[in-house]
Amino acid sequence: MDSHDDLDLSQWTWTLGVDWWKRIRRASRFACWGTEPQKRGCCQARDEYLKHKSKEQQLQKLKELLEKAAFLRSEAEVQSQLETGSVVCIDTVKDSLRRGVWVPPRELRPSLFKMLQRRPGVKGMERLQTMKRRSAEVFFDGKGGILKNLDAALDTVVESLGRNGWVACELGAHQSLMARALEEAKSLKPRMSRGTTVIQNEIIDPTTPNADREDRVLFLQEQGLSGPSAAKGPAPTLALLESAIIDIVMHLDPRLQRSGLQLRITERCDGMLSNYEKGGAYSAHIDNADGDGRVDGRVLTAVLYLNVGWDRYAGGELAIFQPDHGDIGDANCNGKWNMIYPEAGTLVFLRADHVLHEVRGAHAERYALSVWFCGQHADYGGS
Ligand SMILES: O=C(O)CCC(=O)C(=O)O
Ligand SMILES: [Fe+2]
Repeated sequence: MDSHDDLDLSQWTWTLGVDWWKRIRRASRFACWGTEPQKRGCCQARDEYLKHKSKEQQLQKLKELLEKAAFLRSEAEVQSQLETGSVVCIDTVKDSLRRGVWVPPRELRPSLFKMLQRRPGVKGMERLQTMKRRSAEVFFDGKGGILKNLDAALDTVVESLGRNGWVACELGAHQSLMARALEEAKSLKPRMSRGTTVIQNEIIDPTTPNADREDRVLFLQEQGLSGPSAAKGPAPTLALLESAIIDIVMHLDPRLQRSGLQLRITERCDGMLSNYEKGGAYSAHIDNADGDGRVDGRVLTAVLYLNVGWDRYAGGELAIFQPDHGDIGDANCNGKWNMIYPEAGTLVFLRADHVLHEVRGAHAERYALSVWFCGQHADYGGS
């Protein structure tokens, strides 16, 4: 690399002060999935860092960067962010800390998935819609869920993601907690707004066929409903569930890296609460069919359903298409739709960049909490 390479960690540690070092080291696995101002702040600090030639100034800038990136203010705040799950990994911070030099974020290179563009055409989709539908297995249902069977469940999730691209599990949260979460979700309904479709980081005009969704959504962090203050807010249970999902994915990460998928989770998106009113649906789509326009695009979708006492005749299933043979874009593709009822506590993981799925028209109000995770496949040039 360049002259920044000779910044040595011990000096840097000394400059930051022991306390800072301890704090940052603890937070180094975790950094806020930045809001826009935070991200801008990081970029400014990085640019400043690169501009300055004196070590002292560079270190000061690096410190500023890390403060912003890791969103560090006080020990208590970091602790509470770790506990609430409002902070997650960002590789840049990790690498900077490890090496004691500023490691710039990877460029926003266009994702290779862009080339895959796996959406079937209209005719192809009509054909796929005629394929068989069957009920999906929900793992660990009636067995205490993921929470009671953590190791086995993590293995199952990774194995199923590798083999099928998706998996449904029972979370294992107490039904009274799910009932509270549902009440909170209902109370937030007036704050929800129409869901948007994003292609290559651009919001698509909601009237185009590409944006064929009828949900209303709310982003938790954006609305101040996750993170340290969430416990005193109107939706503490949703914040807790969001952090449980994030925690599970943090545990999945090393396993996903070691698995055949060789997938590394690097960021998470803000938790999204969704509501479908009676009749609402979301037509078949891949969440991230175009790489989100960047290398660390969304790779994993987690959806937790909140509907206590869901009537199975009310529709609203999540239908996931799984090819038996061929790819969804192929003219001779065959496969099955796996139907998952949106029952409270069912947690679905699917590969955001691969898996075709849809929400079937619901005849009752339907609530879900989704979190997307970004990352890189090893063969994407990620280290
Ligand atoms: O709520 C669901 O079941 C899934 C919704 C979905 O596919 C999405 O928001 O991308
Ligand atoms: Fe989706």
